[in-house]
Parts: sequence; structure tokens; C-alpha cells
Amino acid sequence: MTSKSHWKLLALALVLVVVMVWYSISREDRYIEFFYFPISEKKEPCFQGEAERQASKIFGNRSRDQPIFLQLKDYFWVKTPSTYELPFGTKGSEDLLLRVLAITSYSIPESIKSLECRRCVVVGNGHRLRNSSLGGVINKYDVVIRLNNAPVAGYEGDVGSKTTIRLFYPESAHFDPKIENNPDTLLVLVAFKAMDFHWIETILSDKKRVRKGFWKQPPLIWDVNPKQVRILNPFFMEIAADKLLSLPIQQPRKIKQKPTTGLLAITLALHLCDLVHIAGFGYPDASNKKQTIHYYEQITLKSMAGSGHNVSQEAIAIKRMLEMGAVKNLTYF
Ligand SMILES: CC(=O)N[C@H]1[C@H]([C@H](O)[C@H](O)CO)O[C@](OP(=O)(O)OC[C@H]2O[C@@H](n3ccc(N)nc3=O)[C@H](O)[C@@H]2O)(C(=O)O)C[C@@H]1O
Ligand SMILES: CC(=O)N[C@@H]1[C@@H](O)[C@H](O[C@@H]2O[C@H](CO)[C@H](O)[C@H](O)[C@H]2O)[C@@H](CO)O[C@H]1O
Repeated sequence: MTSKSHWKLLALALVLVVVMVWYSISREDRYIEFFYFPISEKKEPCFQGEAERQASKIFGNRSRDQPIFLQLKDYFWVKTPSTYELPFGTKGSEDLLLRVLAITSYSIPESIKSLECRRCVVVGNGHRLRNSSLGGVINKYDVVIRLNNAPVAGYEGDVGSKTTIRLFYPESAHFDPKIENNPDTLLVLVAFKAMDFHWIETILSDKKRVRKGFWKQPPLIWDVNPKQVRILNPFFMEIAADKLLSLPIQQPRKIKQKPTTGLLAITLALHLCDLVHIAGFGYPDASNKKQTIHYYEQITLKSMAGSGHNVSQEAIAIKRMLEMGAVKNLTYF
């Protein structure tokens, strides 16, 4: 071999090594910010029961037999005693809840139940999704969980268009279900107060609307099929607060500390799915007063003052779940 072709071969090998090193570090969450590289569209291997195994390490075994959604029979025939009041239990809200359970449903759809392995992604509302081009990747999961009024219309390229489950509460129900959801999307109510049950009853049964008792006026018209609505078991809020954030469940003060809906959704996914990925999670540093927090609107961390969330504590909890491999992140953290 001539020395010229020798050098050519060496240069080629060098280029190959550089590309390989760049590729592997670009796949690490902490480097994604600097070396953005589209996530592979190939489906990840899914191991049945994997998320449940991880969940029992974090939440203990008490969560195994808990139903995901509340059922009428537990409140009608046998009054299920609850230790805590909303949002961590149903104590004191049973009568209003009973009326809601009579018109909604509790089943997990066959399309989810029949899956051999449930691949889920929880899509947070964070700004990190903007220009992420993750829409195609997100749409490939079996179950896509979205939060509050997070839009898909106009953002499909970054966040996808599939919505299997949307968690909401009255004040966050300002979205058009016909535009932002799919026809089979499950609308899962996260109740924080008894009035939340009252609101959903009035809106679904077209009874006289209630205006007082909310921190923001909820929608007065909401065109959804009651059979698509579920009531999340507050047990998941309890364990997210207790096991992920070490919050006291019984709090005397008015501004109660509670997990964000996103952290609650991760907790739920770890109990419903076999594989849990997340995207669009992570708040700016507290000193970063100008950074917008959502992918769809210009608001800053200031808007969250008085919300009862500890976002730095939540970041620690999410990092712990990432490090132990309970969840995987599609955006950076
Ligand atoms: C003013 C206010 O109350 N804002 C709250 C809003 C607001 O009520 C709804 O958006 C209204 O539709 O809701 C919250 O949250 P929000 O609706 O902003 O976001 C949903 C979840 O995404 C994760 N997130 C969001 C932004 C960001 N930069 N990083 C993130 O990790 C969080 O896990 C978050 O829960 C909520 O319900 O938790 C929490 C916010 O505190
Ligand atoms: C007592 C009361 O109504 N407190 C309100 C909080 O619940 C509310 O926080 C909001 O409460 C929601 C439940 O209703 C969610 O937990 C949401 O993440 C959280 O931000 C803030 C919003 O600015 O306003 C206070 O007056």
C-alpha cells in the first residue's frame, strides 16, 4: 500500500471515530442542548412489568392494587373510607363525587388494555419542546399523556397530534376538545376541591353553572362526551406528594403544597404503563426571570407564584427517576 492511500485510510477512520463520538454524546440528555440530534424513530424495546417494578421501588407495594380511575361501585354500595380530603383523598366530597361517577365512566379502554406492552410518553408543557421536531416520535407511543390546556393544533411538528389521555381540572379546561383532542381521548379530571366535582357535573348534565369557588373562571360550555371522562384516583396525588416530594399530606396553611400536574402524570404513567418516557419537562432557573416557560405562550416563572409548587424539589425527583432508569427523557433536563 502506498503511503498516500495509507493516510487516506487513516483520515477516514478518524472521521468515523469523530462521528461516532459525536453521535453517542449527542444522545445523552445533558448534552442534547449543545448537540441536538433527532431521537431515533425506531421503537424502543418494551419490557412487560418494567415500569411497575420501578414504581414499587419508588412508591412501595401499596400502589399495586389501586384502581387508576374512581368507580361508582366503591362509593355507592360500599362507602370507601378515605383518610384524606382532596386533593389527596375523597374524604368529605363523597356525595358530589357519587353524582359525577353516575354519569361518567371508569374503564381503561380496550385499545390500551389489549396491548402486550404499553409504551407511554408524558408530554409536559415546557418550552423545551419548542422547535424540538419531536412530533413524529411522540405520535409513535401507544399512550400519549398531555396536560391541561396544552395545544396540539399548530404545534404538531414539535408535540405531535395524538392524545390518549389529557389530565385537567376546571381552571385548566380552557381548550376546545374537538380541536385539541382525538375523538377517543380520555379526559381525566384531577380534583383539587369538592367544587371541581360540582363543576364537571353541571357541565356534563347541562345544569345551572357555578361561578364561585374557583381561582379562575372555568369554561361554561364544554362539548365532551361524558363517557370519555374519568376521575383520577387521588391516591396518585397522595403518593406523588409523599414519595416524590416528601410533602406532609395534612397541611394546615391556605396555600397548600402539591405536586404539579406533570409530576402527577409521571406517577400515573408508572402505574399504567410498561415503559415511560417524558418530554417537555424542566423549568428555568429561579434567577432566569425572562425565560418563557411554555411551548405555546409567553409567560414566566412569576405566573406560578402562589401555585403551591416547589419546582426545584420536583426537578430533584425527576432527576432521581431518570438516574434510576424509571423514566427516560426525550428533551434535555
Ligand atoms: C398560573 C398557574 O396556576 N399556572 C399553573 C398551570 C395552569 O393552571 C394551567 O396551565 C392552566 O391551564 O398548571 C400547572 O402546569 P402547566 O399547565 O403550566 O404545565 C403542565 C406541566 O408541565 C410541566 N412543566 C411545565 C412547564 C415547564 N417549563 N416545565 C415543566 O416541567 C409541569 O410538570 C407542569 O405540571 C399544573 O397544573 O401543574 C402549574 C402552574 O403553576
Ligand atoms: C386556595 C386556592 O384556590 N389557591 C389557588 C391555587 O390552587 C392555584 O394554583 C393552581 O391550582 C391548580 C389546582 O386548582 C393546580 O394545582 C395548579 O398547578 C396550581 O398552579 C393558584 C394559581 O395561581 O391560585 C391560588 O389562588
